[in-house]
Amino acid sequence: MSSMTPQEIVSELDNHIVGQAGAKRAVAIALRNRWRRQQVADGLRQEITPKNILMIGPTGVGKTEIARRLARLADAPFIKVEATKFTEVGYVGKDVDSIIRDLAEIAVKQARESEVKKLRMRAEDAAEERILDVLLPPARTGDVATEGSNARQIFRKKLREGQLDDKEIEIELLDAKPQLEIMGPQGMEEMAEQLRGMFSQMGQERRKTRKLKIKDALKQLVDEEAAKLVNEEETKTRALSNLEQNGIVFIDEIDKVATRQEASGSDVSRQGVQRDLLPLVEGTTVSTKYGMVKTDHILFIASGAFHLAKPSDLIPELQGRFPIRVELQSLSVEDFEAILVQTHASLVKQYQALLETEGVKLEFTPDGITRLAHTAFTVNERTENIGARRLSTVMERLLDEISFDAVKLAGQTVTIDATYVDERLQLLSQDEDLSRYIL
Ligand SMILES: Nc1ncnc2c1ncn2[C@@H]1O[C@H](COP(=O)(O)OP(=O)(O)OP(=O)(O)O)[C@@H](O)[C@H]1O
Repeated sequence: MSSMTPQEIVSELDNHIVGQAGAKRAVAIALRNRWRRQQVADGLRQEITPKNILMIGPTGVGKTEIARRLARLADAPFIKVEATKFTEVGYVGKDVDSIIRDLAEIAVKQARESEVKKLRMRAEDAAEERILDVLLPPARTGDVATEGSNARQIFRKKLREGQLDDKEIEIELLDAKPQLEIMGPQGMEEMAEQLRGMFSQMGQERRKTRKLKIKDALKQLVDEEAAKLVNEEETKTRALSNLEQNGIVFIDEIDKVATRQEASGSDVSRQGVQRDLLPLVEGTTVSTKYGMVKTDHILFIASGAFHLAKPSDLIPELQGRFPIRVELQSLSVEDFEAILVQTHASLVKQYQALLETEGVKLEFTPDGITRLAHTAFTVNERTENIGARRLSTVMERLLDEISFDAVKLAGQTVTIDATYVDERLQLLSQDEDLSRYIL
């Protein structure tokens, strides 16, 4: 559980997301409230439920990114779903409980990975021993023990120094179990889930002898040994409790299922989705293949552009469950500039790092950045506003030639200034049809 203060959380988020102060503030408070809740006495603690958040803003302005970064900060299991992917029970489509089942899968994977990380050293030692066993089969009775162990020391040293990396050995490895795909009938996902669980436990472990280079064998053995060391039951329990206390569900496009008029056809099913979502948000128990999951304390963040529908078009019960409303602003040219250069892993830094691997130094002048931001902004205005996502398509186009010719450019510095940007992008950005296809 993260004990960061709201100020610390916002300042961490600032490293990745430009602007959107209101939304950052809201999620920071929500995260801190979880920590506060843990400090409250037991009886009252159960009564305190999260204040879910509704993010309102156009596409590509950072709604998902804020939620995702928050989850990463808190080491919280996180899932993003689109409300439109679900249909009312009884219709063809996914049922909403699958959100929690998928999140359980994510939580368990996350818990297992963190466990494996902790056990890595022990797994590495065990893997090393297994390689040594192959290189120097364990001494049989009657052999001179010390001689054997001396040789083992020598080989161990060589192994650690990487001297044996390319030597091939034959080693017994666990054979990956074939994945069984079980498609359940509509509304019976739970049954299919249980069947899958049963089948995956059936059958003996199969081992297979494979010939591999030592460095590759080591990698696989470390994974195998780590998996053996992980206490599956404990990991599962911890994962589910982490999910219940810290999980975050991000529901995108909630506005697309917002309609209150009693109508026929798709409207009925849209309202049905809201009705189905309600118990999850209010707190219910969902059966997953790892066990029952209570959703009472999961934080829900819903988001949508709300161009046509309004939050007040959601069914009243759902409106009440998303008491915190935050609006995210459209991004300006200045925001685009900041996104290009100021964020931690900004696009500019990413491309510079990629090309540096080829010995090409990429330099952006301030006027180059401004022009690039302008171009992205104009294309958004002329065609479709996809927010900051436009920066990726424009950047890719801008650097297309350099990326292709990087090998030839090794040792050189390429400077991207306003003229360079104009030469590559001006024609494209001014032609609406071309922009629609290329940028
Ligand atoms: N304010 C911002 N600062 C930095 N990067 C941003 C910002 N807004 C968007 N981005 C980048 O643009 C991309 C898309 O943003 P994001 O997924 O958050 O969109 P969104 O607002 O959730 O839209 P949608 O509702 O369509 O999913 C991400 O890669 C993100 O890094």
